[in-house]
Amino acid sequence: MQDIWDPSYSPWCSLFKISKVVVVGDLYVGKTSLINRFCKDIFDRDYKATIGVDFEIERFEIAGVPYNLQIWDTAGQEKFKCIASAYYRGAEVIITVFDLADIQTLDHTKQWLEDALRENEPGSTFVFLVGTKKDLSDAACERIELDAVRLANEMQAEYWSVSAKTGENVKEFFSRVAALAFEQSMLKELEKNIGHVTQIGRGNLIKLEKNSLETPESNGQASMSCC
Ligand SMILES: Nc1nc2c(ncn2[C@@H]2O[C@H](COP(=O)(O)OP(=O)(O)OP(=O)(O)O)[C@@H](O)[C@H]2O)c(=O)[nH]1
Repeated sequence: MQDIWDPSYSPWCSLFKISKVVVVGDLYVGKTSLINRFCKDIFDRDYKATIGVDFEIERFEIAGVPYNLQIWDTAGQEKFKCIASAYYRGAEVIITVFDLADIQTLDHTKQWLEDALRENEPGSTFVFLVGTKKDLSDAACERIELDAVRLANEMQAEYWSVSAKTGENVKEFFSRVAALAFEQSMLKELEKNIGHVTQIGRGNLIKLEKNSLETPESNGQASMSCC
């Protein structure tokens, strides 16, 4: 039995049925809130710092095959960084988060990404740059967004802006994350079995519909269909 809290644990051993997602960024940018909005459909206006790391597992079903995203929430506080960084390894997706109302947090994303990439094989991860607190958006935020789009290009990351408070773009964002991660897992599995596979898409193979936000009874289940 694998110990999920063992930092050396890599979900690759479960074939493509689970993908590891690591969320990094400065303290207070809204990492926990983003995850909580997606996984539990809740928003808490009070700040509770993450101590070290935490994770959520979000279940999906793709053509009858169970598929999970294991989403790691890491602490932004400097004093917890060495604990959190032990969990960067084996990530298929790295989500670098900044606060749209705080340019400094955008400036720091390069360093967060560098630290997370160092623990992973080159070219093995999808990278996202995510601006949070879109609901607080004003003219200054729009200027920051221009810088963010430029930076995302440099990082070879996909850029998204979201609000955990209103839920804007949150479901769409994680649907994109799941689609890319699942597609990547399938490719890896095919490569392993038949030796060589060329690129067959960039997240456009899978259309994902998540229904857990509407029905608490669904226990985080969502469905995907291949197209
Ligand atoms: N208005 C608004 N506030 C938000 C949003 N997302 C998060 N917040 C608030 O920002 C504060 C920090 O959010 P957290 O999610 O705890 O931040 P974090 O990045 O996880 O912080 P650490 O755990 O210390 O790394 C909290 O008071 C949240 O309520 C948002 O989309 N809009």
